Amino acid sequence: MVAFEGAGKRYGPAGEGGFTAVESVDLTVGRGAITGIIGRSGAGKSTLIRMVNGLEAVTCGKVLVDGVDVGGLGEDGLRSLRRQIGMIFQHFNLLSSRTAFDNVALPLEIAGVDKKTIRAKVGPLLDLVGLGEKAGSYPSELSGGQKQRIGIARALATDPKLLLSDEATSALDPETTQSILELLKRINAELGLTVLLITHEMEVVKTIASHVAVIDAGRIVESGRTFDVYTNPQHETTRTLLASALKLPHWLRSAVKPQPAAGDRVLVRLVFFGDTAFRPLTGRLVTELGSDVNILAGAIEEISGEPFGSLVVSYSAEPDVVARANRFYAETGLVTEVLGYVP
Ligand SMILES: Nc1ncnc2c1ncn2[C@@H]1O[C@H](COP(=O)(O)OP(=O)(O)OP(=O)(O)O)[C@@H](O)[C@H]1O
Repeated sequence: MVAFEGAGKRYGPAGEGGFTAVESVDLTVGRGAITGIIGRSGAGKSTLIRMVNGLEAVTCGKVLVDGVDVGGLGEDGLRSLRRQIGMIFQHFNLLSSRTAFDNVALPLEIAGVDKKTIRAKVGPLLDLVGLGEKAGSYPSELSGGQKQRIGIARALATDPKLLLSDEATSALDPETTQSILELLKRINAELGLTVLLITHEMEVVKTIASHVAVIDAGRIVESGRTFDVYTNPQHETTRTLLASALKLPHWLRSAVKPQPAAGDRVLVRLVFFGDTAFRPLTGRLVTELGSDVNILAGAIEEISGEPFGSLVVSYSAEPDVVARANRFYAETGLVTEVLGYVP
């Protein structure tokens, strides 16, 4: 549906004085899927997503939407492309002087749709997002979650085939975030709408995205099925994002250090899924190490209906113990991740 082909964006002049925000991105966004792009602040997420609907012009490579090169479109072409691509924003971007109904109607008015058709279209959209009762309310009379629902209804007004979500839940509390993510999931399933979202929160990706790409300093450093990336992260940036999403007890989180001091223990996340979920590996780890293993945290989670378990353990950081552990992981195929060191 969307293909980035060596796509990049440089702000300002070429050479000195300019800044490369996105560099040579190759990425495919599958039709009908929910794909997440995750990265830290300033990684280039907003720039990347805005390249899809031409809000930012690429300065190298191409972005193709359904095979059409966005960079090659003129004014008219861009206008028609934007009717096929809805977008929602962190701060909702509703017009405060317009009611919920009139905000949703706006893209249709701009497209020159007649009043009768607009009336027939907006009511069901407000119902779809659960706000049929709020048609006459102004944004100032709505909660954050309700404003985002209006934003979603407005984004759907022109029957787009692609929805871009720019940190749509970042300004919302966790419960409201969940309800908005549920709504996006439902819209994706019911309308077959392709969703491309950017976020700095792994929890968002884990909750709704079947595929994920991790962006760091303008480059995609890792991408794939969310389950694979989450259970077996390959890049340091992904690991850091995951570690901050891991529900470690507070005392443990504050004790973790990146480098060991004398006598420290290594803190490791063991991931169990597929074959390894059914074998008694934790008991064997203790035997193999010949050293005590502390179990400090654990959880069973699910991504796209696939369950996996995480167990956070610590053991001596002595080189021979660590070597025995690594040998055991290699032999058994157990996926592990070193989270740091604890006293
Ligand atoms: N118009 C601009 N001119 C110059 N530099 C820009 C411009 N817009 C963004 N940048 C720079 O490009 C980099 C990427 O910005 P971008 O907004 O895409 O990142 P982001 O991952 O979305 O970050 P955040 O989550 O903080 O919004 C940043 O270093 C930013 O300062």
